[in-house]
Amino acid sequence: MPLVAGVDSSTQSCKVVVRDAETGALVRQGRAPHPPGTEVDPHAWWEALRAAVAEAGGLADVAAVSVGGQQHGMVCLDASGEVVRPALLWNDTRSADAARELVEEAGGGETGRRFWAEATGAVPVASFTATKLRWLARHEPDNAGRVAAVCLPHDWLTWRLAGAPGLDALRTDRGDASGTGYWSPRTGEYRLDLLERAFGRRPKVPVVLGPAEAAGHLDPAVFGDGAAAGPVLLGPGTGDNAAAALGAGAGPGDVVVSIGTSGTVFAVADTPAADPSGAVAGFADATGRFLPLVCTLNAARVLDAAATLLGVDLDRLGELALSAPPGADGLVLVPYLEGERTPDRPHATGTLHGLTLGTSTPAHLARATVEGMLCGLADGLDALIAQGARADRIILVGGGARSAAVRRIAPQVFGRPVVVPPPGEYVADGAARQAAWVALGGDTPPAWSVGDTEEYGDEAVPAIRERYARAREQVLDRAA
Ligand SMILES: Nc1ncnc2c1ncn2[C@@H]1O[C@H](COP(=O)(O)OP(=O)(O)O)[C@@H](O)[C@H]1O
Ligand SMILES: O=C(CO)[C@@H](O)[C@H](O)COP(=O)(O)O
Repeated sequence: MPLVAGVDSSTQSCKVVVRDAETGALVRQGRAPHPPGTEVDPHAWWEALRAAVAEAGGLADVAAVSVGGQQHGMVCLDASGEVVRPALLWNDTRSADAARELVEEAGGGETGRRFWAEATGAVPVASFTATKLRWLARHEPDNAGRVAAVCLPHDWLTWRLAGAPGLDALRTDRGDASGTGYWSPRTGEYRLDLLERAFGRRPKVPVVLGPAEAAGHLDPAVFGDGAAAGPVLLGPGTGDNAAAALGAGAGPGDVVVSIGTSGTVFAVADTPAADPSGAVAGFADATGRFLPLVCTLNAARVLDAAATLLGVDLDRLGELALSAPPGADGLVLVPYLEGERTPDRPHATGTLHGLTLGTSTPAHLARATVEGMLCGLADGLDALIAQGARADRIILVGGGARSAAVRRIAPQVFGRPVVVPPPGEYVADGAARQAAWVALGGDTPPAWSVGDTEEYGDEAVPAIRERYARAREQVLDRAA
């Protein structure tokens, strides 16, 4: 019974699962928190990974390990392999002007957006690595001058697991490469000309591996026990959304809605997407196919913020939300607490509309919070369907899917039923499934069962989205 491990190094925490490679049965798991903020020293992820691996009982008995990680984060290394500055994460909006510049320089407006969508599958927004590199070149020229290689969070962690064996050993996969802004999912090639356009020159970038291609071996010295039963293969890893698709077993006709720090709506597709509106990012997936995806910056943490505001825990927030009527008697929260990426409003703030004496209750605010967060994702679902996604089945995952209120209210907002797999760590599971694929070989990942899903099918309440659509046009930007 070979074992494999999967890592989810996401925004808020690192999770590790150890599973049976053939059946997928869960054997052990661990987790450790990440620091807050949108700029993080990658060494903190490394320490969290080590702590989560230790809690999961170590890796000495596994055949392979893969890392799924938050997408887009800019990890810059100098010639000796040291980190140049803290990583700028996917939800750091300081490069919004850089994103705008890159579109302008490509002809601006529809022309500029179409250029990027066709060249890289996606129109640049502040999340993408290319825009962060432009920001670095403009604002920190000394740091920019020291950059010898640029990679993503999961690439860096995989490289560290290999013992950090020199910059030429950096590896990535199609899924994560597709979120950089300088790799084309359509051709499967880097666009180093676009990297140079963004940054002014061409630092080293990781080699892009195929879906089940090994990135090397775990350095036995990394965990200090040197006691591995045999060489531990390193999988290519991938971005956390591509890993979640693999973990949740998403197939043709499925749309996954993930409610974590980010809210994402994505589908596995056979052809690459190129949406010049910028709503849908035409990423690649972890199986050799494609992953058209919409991402919002405001998801589970909007629930956290409302719970803090009301002085309750998340369970109580959910109870309060379910105790108010659908539509919250007209109270609408536009949840742009971190600015927003889709729609592209990096400087926007959240807004509460429809306050009356009657709606000024904790229950109404809780309901408006859940509905507002879900409305942003419902707009994403529309955009994905407009790009050709089938949406026969909507699968709800991520930390926010643990909320009964989110599960019950989602069909009312989405206008369709949702299926919810058992609570779990689907990014780490997807990474583990990829590791099993690398260890066992074959043309497709091993067939693991997700377990029994629950279906939620409350009737649609169109008025929720109609009122939200008016409210979301009336928000203030952050005070200067
Ligand atoms: N019972 C719950 N009800 C509502 N939200 C929950 C619950 N448990 C966890 N969460 C949410 O899950 C979020 C973390 O989700 P997760 O998918 O692990 O995030 P990430 O992968 O971005 O680090 C937290 O912000 C928290 O709000
Ligand atoms: O930027 C994106 C997708 O394009 C985000 O989905 C990040 O990949 C972070 O994910 P979580 O930590 O929220 O899972």
